[in-house]
Amino acid sequence: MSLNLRPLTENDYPAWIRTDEEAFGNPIPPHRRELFKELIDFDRSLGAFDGEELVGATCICGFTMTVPGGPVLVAGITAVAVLPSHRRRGVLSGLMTRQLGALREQGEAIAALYASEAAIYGRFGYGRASDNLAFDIPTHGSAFVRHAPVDPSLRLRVVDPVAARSVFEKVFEAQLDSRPGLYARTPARWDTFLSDQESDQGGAGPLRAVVVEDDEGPRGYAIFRIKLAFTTHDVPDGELRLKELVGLDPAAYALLWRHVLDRDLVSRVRTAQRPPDDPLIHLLAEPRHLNAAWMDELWVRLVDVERALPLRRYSAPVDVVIEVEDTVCPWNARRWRLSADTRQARCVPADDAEADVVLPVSVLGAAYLGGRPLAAVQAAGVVRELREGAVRQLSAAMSWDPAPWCGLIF
Ligand SMILES: CC(=O)SCCNC(=O)CCNC(=O)[C@H](O)C(C)(C)COP(=O)(O)OP(=O)(O)OC[C@H]1O[C@@H](n2cnc3c(N)ncnc32)[C@H](O)[C@@H]1OP(=O)(O)O
Repeated sequence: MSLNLRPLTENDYPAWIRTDEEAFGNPIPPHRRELFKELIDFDRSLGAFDGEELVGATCICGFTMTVPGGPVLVAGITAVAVLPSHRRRGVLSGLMTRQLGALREQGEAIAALYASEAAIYGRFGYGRASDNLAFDIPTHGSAFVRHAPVDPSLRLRVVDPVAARSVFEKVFEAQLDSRPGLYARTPARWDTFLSDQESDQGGAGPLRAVVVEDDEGPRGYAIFRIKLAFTTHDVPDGELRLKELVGLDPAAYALLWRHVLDRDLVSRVRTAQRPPDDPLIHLLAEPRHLNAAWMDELWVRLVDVERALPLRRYSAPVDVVIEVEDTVCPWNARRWRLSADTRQARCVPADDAEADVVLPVSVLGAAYLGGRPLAAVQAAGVVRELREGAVRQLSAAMSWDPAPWCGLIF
């Protein structure tokens, strides 16, 4: 099969929709089609054509993402799809390789994505950089610990989720730099986030929201749906599906959770996207009732190791020579000396030096946001240590508190 790879244009949009819908086996509702156009950088999206037919595509949405130390530009890779008639013939491999080369030429140092399946992207140098927790909490098991914070100056207000958008934006922006993995939301991103007002989401109703505030202004919000239900004996058995909950301080955070856990007629609270170090773990007197499930979230790719490593800050001083293995982006495959204190970092070629650590580029991507200690990766045999103590030193320097977490699929 001979493939022609080229950027997508507006004219390719109907063909792109067909490819995406066929690959995912899922229709894109008309309003979502329009919104999606606003989210992606069309000129950086890539299509694979078999003759005239679009058979594969990968799109990019650029944004700033918080990494340890502050915000950096990241290429968000999204809507990767190959037509079922053309799967497992190397279309994705061609697209990924071309895309990474183009990103480097565009000066991008870092790419990130959410994977539909965890097995897909490691071969292209992406590493699992953050995790999600899903909770399924029976409200009867949701009592808080006795010292849970309470602030009498806080008030709770029921709001319309569309009308309260500017409040959400203000609160969200105030916490944006608090955690690696969070990314700045454009107006189009907020449009999309608040767009699913349909009441047919698995029988749940439309979006609802509450805000907590004091005399100074808003301090948090929760956005959710409620699926009302009763048992055969008419006992209330509703389910609250939490979409997002942000609290700017412990008391606001605790009040929001107390609210969603105490809604009348609700017997369960479910949510699929919470951080792996969610403070709720420490608020519940019986955290077993979280019924937590764990899965991969962001996958990070260092497109350009030399530029990416100094863009973040480090938790401890480090001076190591890292031999990076990278068959997809050969410009990364060499020895690099990373030297950093807690304020600044340098990364320079060091081909004449002895390597202290040898690792695949995916491991650096996984550790980049600070949530992947290297000892376990070393124990799995994926990282090799050639100077005693070098892995521990690199791991301590790259670790970051709080844990990375993104929270919103892009
Ligand atoms: C960021 C995102 O958008 S995530 C969304 C990804 N898209 C989807 O899940 C939609 C449905 N699936 C698809 O469109 C396609 O099957 C894709 C994009 C996952 C794979 O595209 P293909 O063109 O079939 O991949 P390609 O043929 O290049 O495969 C490259 C390698 O990856 C492997 N691979 C591809 N898909 C998968 C998978 N889902 N699970 C495990 N391995 C996979 C192939 O076996 C192949 O391995 P090899 O090099 O050892 O032979």
